[in-house]
Amino acid sequence: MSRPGSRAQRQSQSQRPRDHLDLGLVVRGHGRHYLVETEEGQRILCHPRGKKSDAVVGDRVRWQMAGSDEGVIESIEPRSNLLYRQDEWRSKSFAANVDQLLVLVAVEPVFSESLLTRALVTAAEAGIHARIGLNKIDLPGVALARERLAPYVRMGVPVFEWSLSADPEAALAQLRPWLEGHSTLVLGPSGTGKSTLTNALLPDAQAQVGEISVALNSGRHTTTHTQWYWLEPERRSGWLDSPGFQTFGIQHIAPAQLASLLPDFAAAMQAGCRFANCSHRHEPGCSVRAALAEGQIAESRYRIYLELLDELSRPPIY
Ligand SMILES: Nc1nc2c(ncn2[C@@H]2O[C@H](COP(=O)(O)OP(=O)(O)OP(=O)(O)O)[C@@H](O)[C@H]2O)c(=O)[nH]1
Ligand SMILES: [Zn+2]
Repeated sequence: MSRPGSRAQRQSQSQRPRDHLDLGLVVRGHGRHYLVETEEGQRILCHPRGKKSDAVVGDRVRWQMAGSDEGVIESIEPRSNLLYRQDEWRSKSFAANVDQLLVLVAVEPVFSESLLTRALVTAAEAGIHARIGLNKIDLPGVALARERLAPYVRMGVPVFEWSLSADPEAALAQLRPWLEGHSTLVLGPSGTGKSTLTNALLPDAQAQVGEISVALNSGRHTTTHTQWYWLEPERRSGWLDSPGFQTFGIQHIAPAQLASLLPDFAAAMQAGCRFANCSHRHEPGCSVRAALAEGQIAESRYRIYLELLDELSRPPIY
């Protein structure tokens, strides 16, 4: 039998039609290096065929061996969604085919409602189910944190609450049934307890990261990269950790679409604004501003809406 990368096998594989190439899952990317997991669970270092490397973690790709121990990605399967991250300058895709999003916040450090809203808007636009996890409920600021989350609870975003340091088992008991069988992206600002949570769910997480960094030769810069973990050996539930996460990129959302992605705004808009293209900024007969005046839309939410609307209305900086 020939080895996977032998000339004979390479030739026969290159003649195979695209549908017969192996299907793999991108579990980590680093520049033009990708770690692709085969259907049998083996992980192979792959490179994209062309100059462009568009694959991201979560992508299903068609690939074949192209050497004794490396592979080449021939194409990316159609995605159910694609998520972007954003720094000061640009938006860049970083994960695909995510089923659900866990936004982890904590009593301390005090979380940014603006970042929370951006995450929820992104999820709504991508058709991803989102939940909030409030950690560190053992700390005295918990009442204030709950108050800040109240508008989100009212608009139907489910909120988990736990203390990972005081009772990690209670946290896992809440979380595990929701994670079962899905791919979940966890997002949280630094210091909220994301590493603590990943380590509670996956006691060997650090070892997995180390192994993968060696395979990709990605050195110590591992913390800025999205990583796919399986929560169980049977590989049913995916856990996508994206450390060093600043903020979601929302530039692909049209300004006119924004309000409909905010559940409290969408509910208010049912009453009907006088103008069909109402921006909910200053127009008369605006049902959103009526809901704001009546306290059905929180002032913080309206302020964030205006900020995001301004951002989406500005031409992008290149
Ligand atoms: N009081 C309290 N502290 C916690 C809890 N969970 C985690 N911490 C502490 O919060 C700090 C931050 O936790 P990490 O898990 O490192 O947070 P992170 O979100 O991964 O932060 P980065 O590594 O900076 O991205 C650590 O000192 C934890 O011990 C909790 O439930 N209650
Ligand atoms: Zn309006």
